[in-house]
Amino acid sequence: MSDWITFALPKGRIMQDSMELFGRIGITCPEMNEKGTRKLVFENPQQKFRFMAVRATDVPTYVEYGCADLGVVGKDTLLEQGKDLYEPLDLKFGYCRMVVAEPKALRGEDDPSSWSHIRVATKYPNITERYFAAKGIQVELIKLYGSIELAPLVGLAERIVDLVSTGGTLKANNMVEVETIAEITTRLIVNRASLKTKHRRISRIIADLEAVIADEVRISQ
Ligand SMILES: Nc1ncnc2c1ncn2[C@@H]1O[C@H](COP(=O)(O)OP(=O)(O)OP(=O)(O)O)[C@@H](O)[C@H]1O
Ligand SMILES: O=P(O)(O)OC[C@H]1O[C@H](OP(=O)(O)OP(=O)(O)O)[C@H](O)[C@@H]1O
Repeated sequence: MSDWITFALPKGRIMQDSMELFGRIGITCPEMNEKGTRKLVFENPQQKFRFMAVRATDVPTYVEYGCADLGVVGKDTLLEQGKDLYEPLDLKFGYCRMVVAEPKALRGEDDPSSWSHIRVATKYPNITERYFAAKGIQVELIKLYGSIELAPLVGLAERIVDLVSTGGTLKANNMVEVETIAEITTRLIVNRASLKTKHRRISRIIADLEAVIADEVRISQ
């Protein structure tokens, strides 16, 4: 059986922080530093680590099917997809919030406690549906794949559910937060079979990451 460890990493904003964190526990991949490469799989043969660059929303799928032993992914994606994965660690980066937002102009006279039926545009239909169902609010969902803040500007939906970090996108589009649904950070996920078959290497990685993250939290306090 292969004793290589394969990681599924999201191509986007999480990639650099992930590799910096792995670098701190001695896991590196010089091949990934090649400028302008279109490669999707990178290897460190000395350390027997393989890294796959995939869409953020696809990370759980590669790990669930065992194509990757480990993955790095936002809690938003895990909450949305609800897959059966082991999630041993909060990596404590990629901080953002999932919020309900609406145009500033609507906010003035709007009272969220009086909502009974609303239309919401979002990349996260499952989270949105669960959130409003728990409040007894009927929601008409419009699934989008990006530029969510555009929806209220053009009358597609009055409200959105989306991620906010700096708040710059909401502000630039004259929108305000109404409610916070969840605090989001990046998580380490593990394929359940790999956890058994490659237990020694994987538990070492988890323990080393845990120690480095605990140190960082201590220093920042
Ligand atoms: N301001 C932010 N906006 C969106 N995601 C953020 C933000 N800050 C941190 N994140 C985290 O980064 C993760 C990856 O975001 P990224 O934009 O790279 O991928 P994506 O475009 O959402 O996914 P995909 O490429 O699959 O469509 C998110 O799932 C979230 O956990
Ligand atoms: O609070 P801020 O720091 O402005 O970040 C929030 C914005 O960033 C994300 O969009 P992203 O850049 O991923 O674009 P997309 O949703 O259009 O793909 C998110 O969907 C918000 O639009």
